Amino acid sequence: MKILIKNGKLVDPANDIDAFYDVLIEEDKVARVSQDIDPNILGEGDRLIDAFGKVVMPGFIDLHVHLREPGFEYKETIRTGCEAAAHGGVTSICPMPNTKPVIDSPERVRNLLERAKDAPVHVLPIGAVTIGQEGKELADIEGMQETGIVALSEDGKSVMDSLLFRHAMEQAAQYEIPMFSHCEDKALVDGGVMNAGDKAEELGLPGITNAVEDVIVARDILISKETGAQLHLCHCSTADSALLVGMAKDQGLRVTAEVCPHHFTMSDQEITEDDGRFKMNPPLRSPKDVQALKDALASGVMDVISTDHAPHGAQEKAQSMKKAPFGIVGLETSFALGFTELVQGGYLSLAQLVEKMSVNPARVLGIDKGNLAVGKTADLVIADVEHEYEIDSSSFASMGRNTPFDGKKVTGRVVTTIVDGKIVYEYSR
Ligand SMILES: NC(=O)N[C@@H](CC(=O)O)C(=O)O
Ligand SMILES: [Zn+2]
Ligand SMILES: [Zn+2]
Repeated sequence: MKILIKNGKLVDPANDIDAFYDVLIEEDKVARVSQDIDPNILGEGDRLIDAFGKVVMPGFIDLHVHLREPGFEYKETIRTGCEAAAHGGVTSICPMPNTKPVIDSPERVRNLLERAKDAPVHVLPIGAVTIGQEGKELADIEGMQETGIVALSEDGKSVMDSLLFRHAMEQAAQYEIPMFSHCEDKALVDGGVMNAGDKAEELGLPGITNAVEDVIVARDILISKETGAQLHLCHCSTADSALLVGMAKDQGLRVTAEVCPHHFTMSDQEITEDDGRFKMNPPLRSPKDVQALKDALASGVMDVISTDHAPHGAQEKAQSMKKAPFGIVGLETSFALGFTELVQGGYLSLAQLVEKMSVNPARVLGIDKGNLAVGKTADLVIADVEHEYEIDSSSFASMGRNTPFDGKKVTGRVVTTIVDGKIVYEYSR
């Protein structure tokens, strides 16, 4: 089968393209990229997409997603999570291992891959660092790598035993597998549920200081420096995280870092009430931190935008922040928030946004994606960047509706998502 995408603006920064090009897809590959491809080459069963007024980009790669299967299917299943990805223009996702059971062995990686084999988007699993994420004994890192994990992560917490973490980093270096670090000093959290500061005081809620994150960011960078392991820092939320990542890069270390849309879109000052929808880890920070993250994305210190899509049940989130679980959904709002806050906000060009959402994530993983040259896999997304609308969580494909952005006015609508040359999502008004 062929798909011809005509009249769109192709934004393919891996090939330095930002211009009007038609794209022909044959089977699962990009077959031609050229200024005017004749639709008469199409036959029965082929598809012509008129992308006039739209942008055509490599599919987004989300390095940080929580699918709740196995174990928490009432929050999300592999199917619904992958459909949410398709709705968001995300063609590959890396699910974190904090399921029940934890993805901490080759058998469990195999089981996850088996469950995901008919999923509408690519599922690239991440293996836990320690058995059961208990922080006591290293998981079978080599075995999981042979079975197909793309990274290691203890996401949900940090490996607090620094020596054990160092041993994990030695293996990460040996088997050439990136370590995705969730940075949170467990003791320093001290029962905090939102950013420490005036707002937490006003709401009478216990605070999480910036150092909770920053001390582990510093530790992990230093351990990466000594072991040579590739380190990717998850959901950076503070000004000092950005400063430390910048220092690591100045030293030429193998360190990359991600920012989530909520952390560059909303500050703790916008938390209007004690509502579980505003609760995630790390928390919404001060306006000064938000500004520092936007600047770090613009300067290139921050490499990647990932969502940390973390669905939870409606009831568990409809509680005080003291009780609700940490996490918000993100797959279906990330492109619009990135476009609205960063492109319209003047921090990034659209091509740079595509770098953060597709090209750089592929580089972190060392995979041949995020690139629409002839012969590459046809994973792509078409979006209408003129379309203004209000975010409506009731329209989400995700089972999780836990977002603080319901009703927010944004610009940028994903209209078509193609994975392996197959249309997996089309927007219908
Ligand atoms: N980010 C969150 O607030 N929650 C994540 C865990 C995590 O990413 O640390 C979850 O699994 O719910
Ligand atoms: Zn985390
Ligand atoms: Zn996470």
